[in-house]
Amino acid sequence: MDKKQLRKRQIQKLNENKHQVVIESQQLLEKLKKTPEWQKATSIATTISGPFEVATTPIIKAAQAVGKKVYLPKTMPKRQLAFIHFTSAEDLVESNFGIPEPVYDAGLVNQEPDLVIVPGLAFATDGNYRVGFGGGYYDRFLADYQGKTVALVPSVMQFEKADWPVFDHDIKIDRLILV
Ligand SMILES: Nc1nc2c(c(=O)[nH]1)N(C=O)[C@@H](CNc1ccc(C(=O)N[C@@H](CCC(=O)O)C(=O)O)cc1)CN2
Ligand SMILES: Nc1ncnc2c1ncn2[C@@H]1O[C@H](COP(=O)(O)OP(=O)(O)OP(=O)(O)O)[C@@H](O)[C@H]1O
Repeated sequence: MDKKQLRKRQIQKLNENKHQVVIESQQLLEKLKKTPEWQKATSIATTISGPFEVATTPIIKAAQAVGKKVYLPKTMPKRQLAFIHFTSAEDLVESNFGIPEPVYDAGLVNQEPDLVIVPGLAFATDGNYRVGFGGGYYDRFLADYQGKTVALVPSVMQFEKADWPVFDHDIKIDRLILV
C-alpha cells in the first residue's frame, strides 16, 4: 500500500478507535516513564496531540512534574521544525494545520533536546519505521538530530512489518513503546 492510502486508512481507523487510543495512551506513558531514555533526559520534545493521536498533555505534565524542560515543534518554512521551550498553554497559537504551536522565539529554541517523542500514524515493529502526516517534517529534523528518539505506539498504529514503501530518508525510531 502506498503511504497516502495508508495515512487515509489509519486516520479513519484511529478515529473509529479513539476511546481505545485514550486508554492505551495512559499505559504507554507509564511504560515511557520506566525507560532509561526518559529517566536520563533533562529536556524532552513532544507535540500538542490532535484528537486521534496519543494524548500528550499527560506526558507534558509528567515531564514538568519531575523538572524536565519541555519543547514543542513550530512548523517553519521549507518544512523545518523549530523546537521551542514550552511553559504555558496561553503562549500557543493555532497553526494552519489546526494544531496549537508555540510562537517562534530564537532565545527559546533547542534543536538538541535529550529525547524526542516522535508522533506518527503507523509504526513497523520489525524495523522501527514510521509513517507520519506526510509533511516530512520529522524526517528532515531527525536527519540532523543526534539525541534519542522514542514513539508511543497504540495497538491501532502497530504493524509487524512495514507494508508501505520505506525510503532512504525514512529515519528509524530508536525505541518503540508498545502496549
Ligand atoms: N500533534 C502533532 N503536531 C505536529 C505534528 C504531528 O504529527 N502531530 N507534526 C508532524 O510532522 C508537525 C506538523 N505536521 C504537519 C504535517 C503536514 C502538514 C501539511 O502541510 N499538510 C498538507 C495537507 C496534507 C497532505 O499532504 O495531504 C497541507 O496542509 O497542505 C502540516 C503539518 C508538527 N506538529
Ligand atoms: N531528509 C529529507 N530531505 C528532503 N526531503 C525529505 C526528507 N525527508 C522527507 N522528505 C520529503 O518529505 C515528504 C514527506 O515524507 P514522508 O512521506 O516520509 O512523510 P512522513 O514521514 O509521513 O511525515 P512527517 O515526518 O511529517 O510526519 C516526501 O516528499 C519526502 O521526499
